[in-house]
Amino acid sequence: MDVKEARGPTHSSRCKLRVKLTGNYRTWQKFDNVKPSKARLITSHTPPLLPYAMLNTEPILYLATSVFALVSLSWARKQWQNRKHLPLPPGDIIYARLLTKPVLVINSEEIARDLFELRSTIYSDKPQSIVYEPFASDFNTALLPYGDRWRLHRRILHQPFRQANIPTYHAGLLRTTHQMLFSFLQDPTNYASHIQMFPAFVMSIVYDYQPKAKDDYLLHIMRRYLDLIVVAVGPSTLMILEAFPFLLQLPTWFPGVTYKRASVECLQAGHDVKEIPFQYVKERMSNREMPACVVADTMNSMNGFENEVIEAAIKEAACIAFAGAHETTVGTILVFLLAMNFHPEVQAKAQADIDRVIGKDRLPDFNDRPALPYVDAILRETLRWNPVFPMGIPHATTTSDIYKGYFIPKGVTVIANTWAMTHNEEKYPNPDEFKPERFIREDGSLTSDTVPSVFGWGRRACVGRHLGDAAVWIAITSFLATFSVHKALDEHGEEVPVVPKFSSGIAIHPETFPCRIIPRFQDASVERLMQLTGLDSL
Ligand code: HEM
Repeated sequence: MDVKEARGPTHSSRCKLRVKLTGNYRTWQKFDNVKPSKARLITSHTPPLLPYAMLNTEPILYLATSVFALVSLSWARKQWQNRKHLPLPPGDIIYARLLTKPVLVINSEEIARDLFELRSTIYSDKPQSIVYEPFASDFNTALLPYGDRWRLHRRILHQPFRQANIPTYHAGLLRTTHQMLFSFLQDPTNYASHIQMFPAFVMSIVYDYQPKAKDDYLLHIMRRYLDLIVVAVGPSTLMILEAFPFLLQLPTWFPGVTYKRASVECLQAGHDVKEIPFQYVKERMSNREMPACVVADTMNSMNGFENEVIEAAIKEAACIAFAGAHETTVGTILVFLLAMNFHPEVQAKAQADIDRVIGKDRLPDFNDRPALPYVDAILRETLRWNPVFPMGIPHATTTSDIYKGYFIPKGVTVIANTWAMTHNEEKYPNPDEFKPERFIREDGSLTSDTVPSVFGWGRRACVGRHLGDAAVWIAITSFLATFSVHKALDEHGEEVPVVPKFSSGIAIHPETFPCRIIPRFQDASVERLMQLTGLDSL
């Protein structure tokens, strides 16, 4: 990656422009550090010369003025067209080139807010890639270009996942969380695969479908799609295929073209993930079973039965909701476990709070949240310490822009460097340390910092953030109430040191690490957990 830190504006590079403005009464205006609004105003609002000429009876003066105005205008236009000569932004913005692709990396929350939120019409697009279609990623909401198809997806997802609607999912979230607790009790060493089951709660929200604890057919289809694309659409494959697109044209029998075979599998899995769970709901609807889920509600409210475009968007958005929830909730819970493994004092403090507020005779529920600020601080610190998307999901510009005098080209990939923002030393001193206290005020209440940057920016910010927040909160609070995680012990009873390793890719999570998950509820028996959760053993 050829990274150039761009220089700040120099006197000579500033655009100095003298342009005649509108009307009979004309003034000369000079402007430095051209602002796009002003520049556009001048090029597009300068009126035609004829009305001015008609007012002016002196032909020579008219001719001279016209020639001068034309020259000025053409120079102004040239400057506007040659804006690439303006300097690229320094410091908090880095301009880089990824092979042939220009990339702008934003390291500051303030600039991210200025661009993604205050100029959202320019910064809400997503970079497109020729590999999306062959790897069944062309229907992923998070990658769709800023346009009607994305708007339709967003409309479908916004309604069910808006903050006010989240309490309707509390019961399902509690059930899935309690099932996970049973799995931890019965088979603690396989903790990572139990956490992988947790996003099953989305299946019930989206398809009114309760996956079986083991070998569930629909869950297998969803997970297979994710597993395939995560491996196939890795950054290295993406870069190589984009640089040498002819590689995609090679036949599958050609030696070494594993990506072609991966593409065939991805396309099949992409078809299945859209169609099979959707048809499950549709069949139930045609049997007049009235499933209560996002797909059925949207089909009814948007008249999806009569419109192919809407039906396709519902299929796509539904399975992408599962995909969006899967990597993120699993990753965040794994980061939490890793943090608790390293910081027994944080775990003990949170457990003391939970015991004081909830006692030992019941499990946490969502009503307990306001009384447990320290647990919320742990959740925020988990999201901050190792964000699931350390570099967000890239955006792109729809038009060129000038920000604080710096030129930002059209079509450039714009990366919000979440890692830099959540590890900003000024905002989070000793950022590599896991310290939930940074979110707690002196009076014990939570600060106003909810670490929103981890959920992305502007119009493309995560549509499932309120659900994700509720899901991870109940998962970690229930875990802390019933279990503790400790370092694993070797045959001599010595603690096994953990060296954290993370998966690679756009979304990252800790790889499985050795640990002991020990029940801390009375009796530590399946029967007692049945009493506490109200569930049958699985
Ligand atoms: C801890 C949990 C989660 C985190 C940290 C997270 C993070 C993110 C981030 C960083 C983005 C990219 C935003 C951008 O482009 O600026 C995103 C987009 C998205 N997320 Fe999440 N997410 C979480 C949970 C969920 C859940 C539960 C769902 C499903 C209901 C979901 C569905 C989506 C979708 C559909 C998008 C694409 C939005 C768009 O491009 O318009 N996410 N998420």
